[in-house]
Amino acid sequence: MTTQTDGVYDRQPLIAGNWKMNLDHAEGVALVQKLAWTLDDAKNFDHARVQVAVFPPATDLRSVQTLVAGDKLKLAYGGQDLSDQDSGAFTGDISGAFLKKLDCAFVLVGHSERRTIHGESDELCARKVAAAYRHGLTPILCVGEGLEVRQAGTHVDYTLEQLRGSLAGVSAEDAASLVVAYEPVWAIGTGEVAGPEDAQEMSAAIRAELERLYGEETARKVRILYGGSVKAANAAAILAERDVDGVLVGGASLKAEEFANIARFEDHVAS
Ligand SMILES: O=C(CO)COP(=O)(O)O
Repeated sequence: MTTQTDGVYDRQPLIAGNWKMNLDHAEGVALVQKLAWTLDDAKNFDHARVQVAVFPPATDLRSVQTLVAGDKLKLAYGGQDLSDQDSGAFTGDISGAFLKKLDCAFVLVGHSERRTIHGESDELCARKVAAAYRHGLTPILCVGEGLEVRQAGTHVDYTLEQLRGSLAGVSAEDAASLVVAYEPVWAIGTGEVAGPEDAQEMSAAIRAELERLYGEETARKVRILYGGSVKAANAAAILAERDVDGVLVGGASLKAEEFANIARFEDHVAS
């Protein structure tokens, strides 16, 4: 991340917790409460400086909304997926309109678990990104290569291809608010974390591609996150990289203390 001379970040860091299919609504409310208390107790934590967001299962969102609104918590939240359609006969799918109604700020699109388990293509992801913008949600578009691609050394080409395909039809105006999450599949839930220089290499390549697609001014505004076995112990080094503007955390976001410590990465840099 780059800071300006007055110590303000160029792009606001985003610390995002993807709960995946964990925690029912009662457990989810307890975790959000504990997370909010923990961050409040950390006297020097400034929500205006670092944005914190959680991505609970869809069945938790109404309860999270009630808690966040009722207690005026400064936490953002979003859905883990959305339909490319707005309404109709799409059993089991969730409209972006419904997420917006629950005051979601964000929605994940194209997480590798959606791409591999549910066979989501770049074309479908592009339609989901469009649906997110249609409903006033900020998409967090996930891209990243598997182990074989990484071993073949073609990870940058592969990931940029996914990026281009999943952004087909997105305007420069919309792209300015986009968030991209680089999540190498081989680092997800494996304990195997990409090195800070790997995260930087890909983030820089993604930003350069965004610049080609949308121009320099837009590319400079896009936040790029790294995801894959992020913990408090490795977050600060990854976040120190120039083009990495945040992290998308799976397992470690299920523990309030650990996730709060990731959000407080600046304290770890200082210590
Ligand atoms: O997929 C992820 C976040 O979306 C990463 O998961 P882990 O942090 O559990 O590796």
